[in-house]
Formats: sequence, structure tokens, C-alpha cells
Amino acid sequence: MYRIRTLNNISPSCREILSAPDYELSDSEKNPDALFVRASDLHGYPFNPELKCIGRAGIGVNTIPLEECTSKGIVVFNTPGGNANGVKELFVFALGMASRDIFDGMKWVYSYDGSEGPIETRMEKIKKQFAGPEYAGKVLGVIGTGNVGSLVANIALDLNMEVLAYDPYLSVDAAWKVSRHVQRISSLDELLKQCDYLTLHVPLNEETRGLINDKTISVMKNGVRIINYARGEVVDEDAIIRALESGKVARYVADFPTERLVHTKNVILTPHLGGTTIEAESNCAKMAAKEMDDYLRNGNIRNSVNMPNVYLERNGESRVCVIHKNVPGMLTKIMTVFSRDQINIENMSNKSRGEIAYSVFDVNAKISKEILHEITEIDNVIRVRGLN
Ligand SMILES: NC(=O)C1=CN([C@@H]2O[C@H](COP(=O)(O)OP(=O)(O)OC[C@H]3O[C@@H](n4cnc5c(N)ncnc54)[C@H](O)[C@@H]3O)[C@@H](O)[C@H]2O)C=CC1
Ligand SMILES: O=C(O)C(=O)COP(=O)(O)O
Repeated sequence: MYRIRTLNNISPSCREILSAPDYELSDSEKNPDALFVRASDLHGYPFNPELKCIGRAGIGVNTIPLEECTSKGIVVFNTPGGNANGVKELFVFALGMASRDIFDGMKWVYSYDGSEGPIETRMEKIKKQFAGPEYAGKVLGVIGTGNVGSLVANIALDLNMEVLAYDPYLSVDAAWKVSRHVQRISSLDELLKQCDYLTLHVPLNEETRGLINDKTISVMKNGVRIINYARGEVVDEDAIIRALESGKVARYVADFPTERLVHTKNVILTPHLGGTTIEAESNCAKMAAKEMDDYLRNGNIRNSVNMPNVYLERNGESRVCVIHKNVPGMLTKIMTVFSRDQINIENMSNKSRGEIAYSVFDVNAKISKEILHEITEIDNVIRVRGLN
């Protein structure tokens, strides 16, 4: 039986996959085989030696110490596309809120005390202060056209916007999802100077941290409206506050509140709601559950963000899975252990990703603890599992 510790509120639909007697889910397990998380920050988290994998029900893995996980042989999974539609639907609201002052208008409605006449007549006098431009016919710049950005770019076309996109790392698969009416721009500055609206859909990493800063904002049109449903740190906070105060940026709509942003004029904040729909939560929980189930029971890796993907149909009496450094001679050393014990390899796969590699062997015998120990002792082996 595998023990899974949940660190966040995970949709119960994961229990369709992670059920007894193979799995026990709890939010207090001390020595779990797997952690099931959403946006919990795991930097500094005390990983127990039994921990084999982490399932991130969601996309962003900036909250997970990937290098530490890799060096400890902990496989980290995420759920590409699982919540993209949820973010897209919220983007449509964000676009509206970036245009008209819906938020202040609603605040006025709910706080009006009737002192200046009935609300029905008073509102007609004051509503002009909440007016704003229409977004149809305007230029939207999309930075990052992966699972979320592609949906956002396509729906913006349906809303009659002109859409420009910048994504220097776009995969071929992802490119297929973007309408041919979206104009690909190869220079960030070229995109920034043309946009009336800008929306961010990149992961947070060392390259994208502070991507929107004094310099990039200076290239933009005066009165640009910026939407950030990616990560707060993609936008330099000092720079955006300066730009809002000067009027260079007309409005900033973001899913990542901070104390300072809450108190800055023309900022509209939602409480990290992009992936919070019934469907997105369920999709992500099921995807992550399937990924962890296939890894824990079969050693297969799909949608990992730190290990190579390896999928091999089970074949043979047992399976040996070895996470090791990607250095010459590893396979020979591992296979020498098998052949010395007269164990035949029925099928195998070996894949690498940067400095790490993963090898899976289906063999014709039950695997003893001694053999697993011998393989563990080989130099540059990080973790060994035997699945009988
Ligand atoms: N607010 C929320 O609740 C949610 C936020 N997110 C955030 O949105 C991000 C994107 O999500 P997905 O589209 O699902 O991820 P994805 O991995 O499908 O797409 C990310 C895209 O960004 C591109 N990219 C990477 N670095 C770039 C750079 N420097 N400049 C331009 N493009 C770059 C990649 O090539 C890729 O196409 C996530 O990493 C996460 O941080 C995602 C889902 C929900
Ligand atoms: O998937 C992501 O990156 C998100 O930001 C959504 O995260 P959450 O499901 O709210 O923890």
C-alpha cells in the first residue's frame, strides 16, 4: 500500500484513481510515498527518505525545489493543460475589468447609503466615472502561448481583438493550438510597443522573473492595460506601481495580491483563482493521480518536470527502476548485476534529461532486496525501486 499526503485541498475526484487497498490518502501522514499538492511552497520542506514523487495538481512548479528533488530521486509531476480553460474563462473577466472600472462601480453600488437620493437615479448621474474603452478592435499582446496563452489568444480573436504573440520557446505541438490569425512576433520589444492590452502566460523562472520592469514598460504605449494570470513575480512590483502612479499603465489586473498592490490605485486583484473551477480542480487532481499511480505501481514517468518521460508496458516477472546520473557506463554496471545472478532482461528503456537518466528493466525473476542493494551501491545511482 502506498501512503499519499495531501498538502492542499485536492479535488475528491482523485479518489477514483488513488483508492484503497492500494492507496491511503491523508493530510497528516509523516512518511508518505508521495505528496499531493497545489500551490503549497515546498522550499525548505523536510522530504522524508521514503518520498518517491510529488504530484502538482496544476502547472506552476516555481513552489517546488526541483534541483533538490532531482538530486534525491523524487519525481515531480504536473498537469499540463488541466486548468487552462479555467484561466481562459477568468481572462475574459479580467479583460473587462482592465477596460471599464467595474470594480469601483460595484463598490459604489454596495456602499451607497441613499443620502443623495434613490440609487436608481443617483447611479445614472455618477456612472460616467466608471467608463472605459471597449477592447474590440484593440491590440492584445500575449506573452507565452502554451496551454493557457493559446486559448487566451484564440478567444481574444473571437472578441474581435487584433492578437500578437511572443513565445521564443513554443513547442511544435503547442504551436498547432494557436490560430493562424494570431501574429507571431519574434522580438519582445516589437510586441510591447504595439499593444493596448498585454497578457502574461509564462512560467516563473529566472528568465521571466521581473520580465515586466521599468525598461520593458518604457517601450509600451501610454495607457497600456496589463493582465497577469501567470505569477506575481513576473512583474516587478516597484516598476508597475511607478507606472500606475504616472499613468503610463492605465490598469493592472492580477491574480496575485500583495499588501502593496492592494493599496495601489488602478490595480484589480483576484485571490489566485485562475485554476479554481470545479472542472479544472477535478481535471488536475485526476491527471496528477494517474501520473503518480503509474509511477508508484509501474515506474512509468509521464508529465514530469524534472525527470525524463519513460513509458514501458509491463513485461516479465518484475521491474527494476533506476534513477541515476547521466554518465557513461551506467547500463553496463547495472546489467552486470543482473547477469551475475542469472537474471534475464525481457525488455528495457533508458532515457536521459540533462544530467539525470532513468532506466527501467523488466526481468524474468523476482527481485531480491540484495540485488536492489547491490544496484543502489553502484556509483552515480540515485534511487532504485523493485516492483515485484
Ligand atoms: N492563475 C492561475 O491560477 C494559474 C496560473 N498559471 C500560470 O501560467 C503559466 C502558464 O501556464 P500554461 O500555459 O499552462 O503553461 P505552458 O507550459 O503550457 O505554457 C507556458 C509557455 O510559456 C512559454 N515561455 C517560457 N518562457 C518564456 C519567455 N521567456 N517568453 C515568452 N514565452 C515563454 C513556453 O514556451 C510555453 O509555451 C504557469 O506556469 C503558471 O505559472 C497556470 C494555470 C493557473
Ligand atoms: O496551475 C497553476 O500554476 C496555478 O497557479 C493554479 O494553482 P492552484 O491549483 O490554485 O494551486
